[in-house]
Formats: sequence, C-alpha cells, structure tokens
Amino acid sequence: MRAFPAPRRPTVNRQPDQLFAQPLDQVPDFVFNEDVARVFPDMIKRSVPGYPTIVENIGVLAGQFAQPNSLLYDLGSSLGAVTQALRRHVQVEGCRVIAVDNSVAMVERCREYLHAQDAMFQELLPVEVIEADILAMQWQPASLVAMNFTLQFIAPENRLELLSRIHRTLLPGGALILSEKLRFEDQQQHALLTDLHVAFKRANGYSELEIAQKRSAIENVMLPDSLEQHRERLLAAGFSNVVPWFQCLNFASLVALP
Ligand SMILES: Nc1ncnc2c1ncn2[C@@H]1O[C@H](C[S@+](CC[C@H]([NH3+])C(=O)[O-])CC(=O)[O-])[C@@H](O)[C@H]1O
Ligand SMILES: O=C(O)C(=O)Cc1ccccc1
Repeated sequence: MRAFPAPRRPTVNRQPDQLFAQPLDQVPDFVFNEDVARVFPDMIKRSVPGYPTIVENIGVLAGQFAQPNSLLYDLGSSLGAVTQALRRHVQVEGCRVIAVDNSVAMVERCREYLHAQDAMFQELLPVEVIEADILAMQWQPASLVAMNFTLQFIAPENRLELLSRIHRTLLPGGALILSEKLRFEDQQQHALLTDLHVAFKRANGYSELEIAQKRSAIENVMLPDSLEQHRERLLAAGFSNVVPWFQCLNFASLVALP
C-alpha cells in the first residue's frame, strides 16, 4: 500500500480541449462544469487572442492601483489565472485577494492551483476563493476589481447594477479592470473581426466543426456588448473615466476609474 495517495491530477494542466470535436445532435448551452474546468487553460488560450498578455498585465496594472490594507477582487475567477498574476505582481502591505466564481468545478480546481502556487513562492498575498454569485455577494472596500471576461456571461439587465456596486466598493485611487469580447456596431467591422477571430481559432488547431459547435453553445449564454455600450454603462455606473489599454481582434480590456 502507498503511504500517500497519488495526486488526483497533475498540478500543471495540459489537457487539450476536445469538447466540441465530435458532431453533436443538439449542441447544449455552454456551462462551466467539470468537463470545461478540466480543459479550461487550453480552451481559453486557444480561443481568446491576447489572453496570456492580458492576464499577466492585469497583475502589472494592479500594482499601480493596489493600496495598503485593502482588498483585490477577481470576479469570475475560473481557475484563478488573474488571482495568480495579482499575487505575483502586487507586493503591497496588507493586501488580500478575494477570488469569486459560482462554478463548483472551477472553485475546487482554483483552490488546488493556488495551493500549488503557495508551495512554489514565498510571501504571496493571502487569498480566499469564494463560491458565490457575483450578483448576490457582500462587498468590502477594495482598491482593485478585475473582471476578466466575466461580465459577458451576466444577464444584460443585471450589468449596470453590478457595475454600480463595484463602483461603490472601490476606494478613491482604485480601479476596475474589465476585459470583454467586443461586438461592433459597424457591420463590416463586426464581420471582419469575427472572421479574423475564426482564423485565430483555426490557427490554434480548432476544426470548422469545433468552431461552429462552440459558437452555437455560447450564443445564448455569452452576450458581448460594443465598446461604446461599455463606456456609456461604466459612466452611468459612476465611473469617471474609461481607458482601453489592450485590444487584440475582438477582445479588449479597459481600466475604469472611480
Ligand atoms: N454570476 C456569476 N457569479 C460568479 N461567477 C460567474 C458568474 N457568471 C459566470 N461566472 C464565472 O465567470 C467565469 C467566466 S470565464 C473567466 C476567465 C477568468 N477570469 C480568467 O481570466 O481565466 C470567461 C470565459 O470562459 O470566456 C466562469 O468561471 C464562470 O463560472
Ligand atoms: O468567443 C469565443 O468564440 C470563445 O470561444 C470565447 C470563450 C472562451 C472560453 C470559454 C467560453 C467562451
């Protein structure tokens, strides 16, 4: 008998995303379940142009906004990629990271990844991973809120209220970092960037079938807004300035100042 049980899975996840590789009679709506959580690092890197750059730089940007003895929120944290970047880059006295996700599968694995990060580095910011709906949670004053590709999964009628709550929770001098897939109001622009995004997925090894089935899985659950809609809604939520800092094809990231 072994003295210690073998780990359930390797710490570094290299499982390829083949979730939509076989033809499905009916493509179900996309959900963040165990199957998705298992392949998520591969899926998001091959699907979102600029994702690794955005994640790493959220850590760098956060270093400019984090204030001593305050909270940093990672909303819709999935496996905690942004939380890990925050912990690598922010070395400010008394800061704490709160990662929130409502998918049990994501939260379980996120905790494992963060334990692995704890084992590898010293003096990382303390972190708490909370399984909760970001529409129903209690807020505490924060100097940074990151929402990396999460708002697009929130029902459109709830988006303004959520951003208003985030605005109220932010300390002066803090920031919201909001990354989203974009829709374009100009039809030609929208078609061009959509085609270029399909080319990006193809170049990353997805077949036409995988691309088509994934599109139909997400079309009712992931509803992107235009940059103009984001800007207007952030201003309506109380933010004083909205600064795009990254765009790659139809994916962008903004800094919103309270
Ligand atoms: N109401 C909600 N409450 C809490 N979590 C939610 C809610 N709705 C969706 N989520 C969670 O938001 C995450 C969106 S993925 C974020 C990537 C990550 N930020 C990353 O930088 O790797 C984006 C994507 O897959 O395109 C999922 O884990 C959902 O469970
Ligand atoms: O926009 C797309 O085509 C995507 O595939 C984005 C995405 C990435 C990861 C999970 C869900 C949606």
